[in-house]
Amino acid sequence: MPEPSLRSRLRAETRPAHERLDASFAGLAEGDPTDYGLFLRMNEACHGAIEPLLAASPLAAARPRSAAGDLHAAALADVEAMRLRRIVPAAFPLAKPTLAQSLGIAYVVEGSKLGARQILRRLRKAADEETDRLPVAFLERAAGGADGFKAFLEMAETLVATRAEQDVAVEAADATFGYFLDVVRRAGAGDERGGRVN
Ligand SMILES: C=CC1=C(C)/C(=C/C2=NC(=C\c3[nH]c(/C=C4\NC(=O)C(C)=C4C=C)c(C)c3CCC(=O)O)/C(CCC(=O)O)=C2C)NC1=O
Repeated sequence: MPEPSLRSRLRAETRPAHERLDASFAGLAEGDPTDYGLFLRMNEACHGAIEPLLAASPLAAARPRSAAGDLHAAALADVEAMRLRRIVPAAFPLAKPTLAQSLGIAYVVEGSKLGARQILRRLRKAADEETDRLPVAFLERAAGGADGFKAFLEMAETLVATRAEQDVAVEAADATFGYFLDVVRRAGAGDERGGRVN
């Protein structure tokens, strides 16, 4: 039996966490402003925590162009445009990720760009008065990087040579999904208005 690829393991073994996260945003593609605001706040908080950590990781040296890009700035611009309250996240669980851990974290960030591309397409299709008012700096920036997913995965396969390193990468990816979920939970009960400041 050939060894399963890193990609197939990442996808299969993070599926439960990915589905839980997805289920937190049932109305997102229809442009529900509460779900959309939560999505932006989650991304602002998570990318704010993850980008500096990946930039300082061994992955930044292996791949000069940052794997994460500057999604944080775009998410922050949208959160401010909607006058939403920022979520104060916990510390990211992997403070100094190894190369294999960095690849697992970056898998979630890079894959989320595919999600962003899909959400942006559906918002544009919905194109009504409500969705037309939503700020889309984050979605546009993220969707613009979606084509890099395949190249990222190919690079990741070459950098993760052993089954044990695969285990480490998969665990880090799952922890990253867990972090996004934790941030969503922190956004909080009793926050039905999507965290609007006023
Ligand atoms: C939150 C709602 C939420 C939505 C609305 C959502 C939608 C989609 N995510 C997709 C793919 C992936 N998404 C992620 C991670 C996150 N996606 C995100 O949007 C956030 C926020 C993520 C991580 C935090 C990853 C690692 C993959 C690659 C999986 C693989 O290895 O194939 C696709 C497929 C798109 C296509 O194939 O063109 C769709 C439609 N996913 C969500 O969690």
